[in-house]
Amino acid sequence: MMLPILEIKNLKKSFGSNEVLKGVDFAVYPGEIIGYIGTNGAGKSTTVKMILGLLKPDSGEITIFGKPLIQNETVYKNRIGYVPENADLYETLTAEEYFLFVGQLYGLNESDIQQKSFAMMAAMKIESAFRNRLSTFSKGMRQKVLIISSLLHNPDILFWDEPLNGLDANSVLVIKELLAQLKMEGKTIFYSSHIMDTVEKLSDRILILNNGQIVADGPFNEIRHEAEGTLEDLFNELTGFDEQQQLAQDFVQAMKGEDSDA
Ligand SMILES: Nc1ncnc2c1ncn2[C@@H]1O[C@H](COP(=O)(O)OP(=O)(O)OP(=O)(O)O)[C@@H](O)[C@H]1O
Repeated sequence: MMLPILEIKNLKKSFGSNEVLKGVDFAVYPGEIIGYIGTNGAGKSTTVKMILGLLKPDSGEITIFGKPLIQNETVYKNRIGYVPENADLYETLTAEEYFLFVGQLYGLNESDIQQKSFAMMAAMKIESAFRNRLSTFSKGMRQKVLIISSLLHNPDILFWDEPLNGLDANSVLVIKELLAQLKMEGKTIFYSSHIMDTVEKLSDRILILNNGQIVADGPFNEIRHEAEGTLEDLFNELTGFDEQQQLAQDFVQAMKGEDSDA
C-alpha cells in the first residue's frame, strides 16, 4: 500500500484556555486533493501552521515525506508550497521584485524566476501589473500573487488556506482547473475553503474539523452516507448549525438596540 505523504496523529493545540485541537488524526496520500473544512475558528489554519513548522503543537505527531517534522526541517520546505490565509505582502516591492525575493529563497535563478512568474501572471491575466507595486494591487490580484509564489519552485505538496479568497468567478474557474491539472502532475493538494460546492466537487477526500476533532473523513459520496443533501447540508448538520434565523434576528434586534428577549 502507498505510504502517506503526510500523517497527523493525535495533534493537540490550545491557546490559553481555548482548546482548539483536541486530538486530530488524518493521513494524506500522494496525488490526493484534500478539502479541509470547519467553521470559523475551528482550527484549520492552526493545523496547517503546525504542519509547516510555523507553530508548535502541544502534543501529537506530524510525519511529512515519511519523516517526523522536526528532522525534516531544513530540506522539506523546498517541497512545499504555501498560500497563507492572510499574508503581508511587501507593499513597496513590485510583483517582479517580490517573485525574485521569494524565488531566490528557494534557490531559483533570476532569469528563471522572471520568465516563470511573468508567464504565470499572464495565465492569470495580470501580467500588465508585473512591474507595478504590490500596494496598488486589488484583493484578487494579491491572491493570485500568493498562488504564483507558492508554485514558483514547483513543490510536491501544496497547502492552500482559502485559495479562492477574493477571486472573481472566472478566476475561480481557472484555479479549479489548475488544481485538477496539478493533481495530474502528481501534486498533493491540501486546501481549506468555505465555498462548499467547490469543495464538494473538487476534493478527492473531505476532512471536516469540528470541536477540535475530525468528524468526517472520506470522499463526499462516502461521508454523506445515505443522505441526499449537499456538502453544505452535511456540514451544517455535523457542525450543529440550525439556528441561523434566530441568530440573524438577535443580530437585527441588537442593531436596533432592542432587548433580545423582548
Ligand atoms: N496566535 C494565536 N493566539 C491565540 N489564539 C489563537 C492564535 N491563533 C489562533 N488562535 C485561535 O485559535 C482558534 C482557531 O483559529 P484558526 O485561525 O486556526 O481557525 P480557522 O479554522 O482557520 O478559522 P477561519 O475559518 O475563520 O479562518 C480561534 O479561536 C483563534 O482565535
